Amino acid sequence: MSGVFAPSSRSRRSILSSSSRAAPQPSLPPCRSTSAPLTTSSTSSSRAPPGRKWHTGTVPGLTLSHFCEERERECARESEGKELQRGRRMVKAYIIDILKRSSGIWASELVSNLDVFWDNIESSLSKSSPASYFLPLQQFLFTFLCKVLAGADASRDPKIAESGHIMLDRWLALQLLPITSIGILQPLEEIFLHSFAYPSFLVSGDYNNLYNFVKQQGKDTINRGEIGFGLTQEEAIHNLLFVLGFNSFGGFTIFLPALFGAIAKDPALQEKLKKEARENGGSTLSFDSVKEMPLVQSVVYETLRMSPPVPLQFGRARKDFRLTSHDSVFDVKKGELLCGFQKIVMRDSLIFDEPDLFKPDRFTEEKGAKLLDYLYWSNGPQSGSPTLSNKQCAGKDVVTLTAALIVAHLFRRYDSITGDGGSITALQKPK
Ligand code: HEM
Repeated sequence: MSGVFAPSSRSRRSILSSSSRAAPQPSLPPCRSTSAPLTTSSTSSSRAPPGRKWHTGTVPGLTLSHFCEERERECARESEGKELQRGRRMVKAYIIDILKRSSGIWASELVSNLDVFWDNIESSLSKSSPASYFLPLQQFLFTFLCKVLAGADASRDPKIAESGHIMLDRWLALQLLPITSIGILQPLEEIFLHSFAYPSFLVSGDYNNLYNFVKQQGKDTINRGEIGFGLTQEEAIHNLLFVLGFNSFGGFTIFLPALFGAIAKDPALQEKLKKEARENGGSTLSFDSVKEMPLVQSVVYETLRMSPPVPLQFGRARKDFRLTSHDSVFDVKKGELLCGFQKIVMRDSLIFDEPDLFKPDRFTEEKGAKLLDYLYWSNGPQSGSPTLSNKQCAGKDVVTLTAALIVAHLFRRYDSITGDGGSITALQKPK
């Protein structure tokens, strides 16, 4: 967590979970093998921030040997933390490499899989209306993401082609259930659903099927993880599956219905999107095409602002730093836990006019471009870049470009869409 949130005073209570007003703790002394009672030196007060005092005197019940043990434990935690950090960076570098390598096929794979998706919806609509698009959308996402991220063709494994997305759903549900609010009678939900982690054997069959599929069909991508990034085969497969299933499949499964819902309810907006998508971007859709479609992009950004798919982030401060908001400065101490809640941050009335209103063109033109500094859905500003030393989503650009391409493709194929965030009642083809 690197201070990516600059909350307004209105929102700061929900952003910072540990107050800077908490009494500072004495720093740990170097290890010494003595059991003399622990006293914190008054000289350390010279290191206290202005206006603050360190505690002085004996800390009840603690001796230096207690403190040495605690220091050793902290050293162990720190070295374990460093090891984890190294691993995290390695995996992020691997994922960024995958995204670079797949950029050549991303748009064409997207378009061809979208055609299959819309053909399915049309066929469902011809039988009955409304047509729920949740499962066809997931099937499309699964096939598409396997190809562009793992280089794996789902159609080569009939069981996976048919139900790979359902296997992912079950695997995700088991991980998310302990933290998902489903609104049944409290305290039953807390007691029976949120009090323990579910045993992994419940989904190990699904996980193993997906694991073996990626191992068989994604050999080149796995090799790249082993040779280029020093991962073991198991680490490469597991992390690839995690990014594919949790980050990408899970993220788009939440985001795209919100995007379709926002568009479907506004016929006037659809007219404008149709015009822009057909008049710009050349005959074949690519990432460059959507860069010529500012309204399409703005609608994508506005959906992410109003309905961020992953609204909560937690992080522990790696060092002391100051976090500033519009009118306050907070001292954050190393080790403190911070929580960022995007739904408040991205509705800051000092930044966004009428923050609770969905304004499709909010992010267009020069004024709109400046607002990208405050669009945080990816755990960092939309104007920033994911790197190995920050925690911003590695898929930040590919997510918004993919969503914009989906909108452009929709309005090249149809004149209008009627429905909501869960189902489609009509698709009007150009006459
Ligand atoms: C709509 C889709 C997506 C959403 C909403 C989303 C959102 C996020 C968010 C909020 C985080 C920060 C999580 C945290 O630290 O608490 C994150 C991290 C990450 N995302 Fe995404 N993501 C999406 C798609 C993708 C895609 C397509 C990829 C890559 C193929 C990806 C790769 C990653 C990685 C590797 C991280 C970890 C970054 C780090 O810890 O440094 N995400 N994502």
